[in-house]
Amino acid sequence: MAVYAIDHPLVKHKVGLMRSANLSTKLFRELASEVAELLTYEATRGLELEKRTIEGWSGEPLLVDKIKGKKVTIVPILRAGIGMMDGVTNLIPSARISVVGLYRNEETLEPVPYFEKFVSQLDERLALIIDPMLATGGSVIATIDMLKKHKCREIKVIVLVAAPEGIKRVQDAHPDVDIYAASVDDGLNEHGYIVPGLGDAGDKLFGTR
Ligand SMILES: O=P(O)(O)OC[C@H]1O[C@H](OP(=O)(O)OP(=O)(O)O)[C@H](O)[C@@H]1O
Ligand SMILES: O=c1cc[nH]c(=O)[nH]1
Ligand SMILES: [Mg+2]
Repeated sequence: MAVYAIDHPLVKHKVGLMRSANLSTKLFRELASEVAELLTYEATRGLELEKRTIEGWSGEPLLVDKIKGKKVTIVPILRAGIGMMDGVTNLIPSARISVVGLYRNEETLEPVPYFEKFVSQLDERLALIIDPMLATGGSVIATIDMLKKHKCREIKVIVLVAAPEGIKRVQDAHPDVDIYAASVDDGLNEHGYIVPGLGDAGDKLFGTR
């Protein structure tokens, strides 16, 4: 497994903007989606291509590249994962959506599951889990556990900001899963929040602050 901290200037710039204390809900949402789109570009780099022949503009047959019939499911973790959906579906419009509902118990920091709805044929699909924050890693681990229980074998995780301790936990529990992050931050504070982080991403995206 690998951790890809995406150091593209556009990603770094946009994550920097997201860290501001006085950002509107509108801007936070727009940036979450834009960064998710850029991360998806990186996370799909390994998709296999095949050749097919089309009629080119001149009327001559032309050999072009085509993505090899890969089935994909995007897996937003409620709530905050929804804030990355538009960016990901902009690049993979035909992907099916599986939804996992988890919230973090504020005392124990353990994930509490409350919803799951998976698409069919998970054994044939690449699953892209999306959530802005990978803090202790508990929510991502629980989601990977659910996907594997449904026979999903190819899983990648796309997050905006990750804490090193959460990354380690996910790596230890699921060494076969790659993680794509716009930033790997310093660590967790005493409340389990990522520092410097983004604050409470769910609240910022949904305006429940
Ligand atoms: O890595 P972890 O320690 O599990 O923490 C990260 C989780 O916490 C946040 O969700 P939250 O529980 O606040 O739910 P919300 O998206 O509904 O706000 C965040 O969006 C992740 O899902
Ligand atoms: O820093 C964090 C940790 C968990 N959930 C968030 O929204 N932010
Ligand atoms: Mg939240």
